[in-house]
Amino acid sequence: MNQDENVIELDGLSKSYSRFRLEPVTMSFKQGYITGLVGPNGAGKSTLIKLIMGMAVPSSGGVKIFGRRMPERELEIKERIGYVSDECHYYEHLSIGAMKNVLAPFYSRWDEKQYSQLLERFELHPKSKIRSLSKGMKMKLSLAFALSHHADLLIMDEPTAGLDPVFRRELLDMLADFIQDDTRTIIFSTHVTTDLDRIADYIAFMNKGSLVFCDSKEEIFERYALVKADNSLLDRDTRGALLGIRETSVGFEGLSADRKEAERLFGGFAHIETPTLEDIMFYTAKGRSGAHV
Ligand SMILES: Nc1ncnc2c1ncn2[C@@H]1O[C@H](COP(=O)(O)OP(=O)(O)OP(=O)(O)O)[C@@H](O)[C@H]1O
Repeated sequence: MNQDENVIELDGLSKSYSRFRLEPVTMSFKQGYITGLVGPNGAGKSTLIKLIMGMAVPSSGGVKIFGRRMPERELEIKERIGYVSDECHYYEHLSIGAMKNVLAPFYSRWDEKQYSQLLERFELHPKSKIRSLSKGMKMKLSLAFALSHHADLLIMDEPTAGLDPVFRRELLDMLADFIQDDTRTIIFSTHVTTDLDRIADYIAFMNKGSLVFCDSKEEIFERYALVKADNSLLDRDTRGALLGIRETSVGFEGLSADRKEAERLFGGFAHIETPTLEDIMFYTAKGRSGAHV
């Protein structure tokens, strides 16, 4: 598989729950890159990851990983995936060592030396019972398992949740190391846009059950604009050109998904800046009705 080949291909993947629908998602994840999946609470990030991992049954559509179809080729596909989640999927009554003995035989490339080094680095003891671990320690254990079988693909649901700021940064550095070998690929979900600023190449943004975009960070920052100006510039046309608006008594701030159009409309009467990922998430989630402060 060459770089720029698709490691994961989603074709109209959707899921309906009684009170939530993930609208059909068609997208691909390229080999050699880190994609961050971001969006507000309840946007559907975990649902999408569970569908990719075969942990939930899609209502429609399909998933291909490494060019092979899920769930038919699940076992051989999963051998090459390191999966990390903020939900604990291990047997709580077992010790770390006993859980490792259950998991390791599933991986032909299990690396005992690497695993021992990671346990030591994460200050985890093989004799500790899983139920006695804190949330952050469980996350570290999940990472140790995921990074000990020479996975080609890491899929992580909120891997930085429950981690202190020091380890959080260490984890991001470890992920940057992992991706150095550009045959590898990482997908992770997060609420924390600074995690993405630091390491993501691509950003997939989800809102209310839909994938809003999946583009490279550069493309996103070129396309979006944050407009700051006097309230007198707000009329039907200008409001219509903004995805989200926040008005105050002194002026407004709004997000445009088309920088050129924003420059044409607001010209020299507004400050036009490059938004942060957090701005994009905030205004897209809030919409035009916006926040009045
Ligand atoms: N098994 C399920 N049965 C019914 N509804 C579900 C189930 N799993 C998820 N949902 C619903 O799907 C919606 C999306 O949840 P999901 O966990 O995918 O969001 P998320 O973007 O990961 O959110 P967060 O950032 O809060 O973790 C929520 O409204 C949730 O209640």
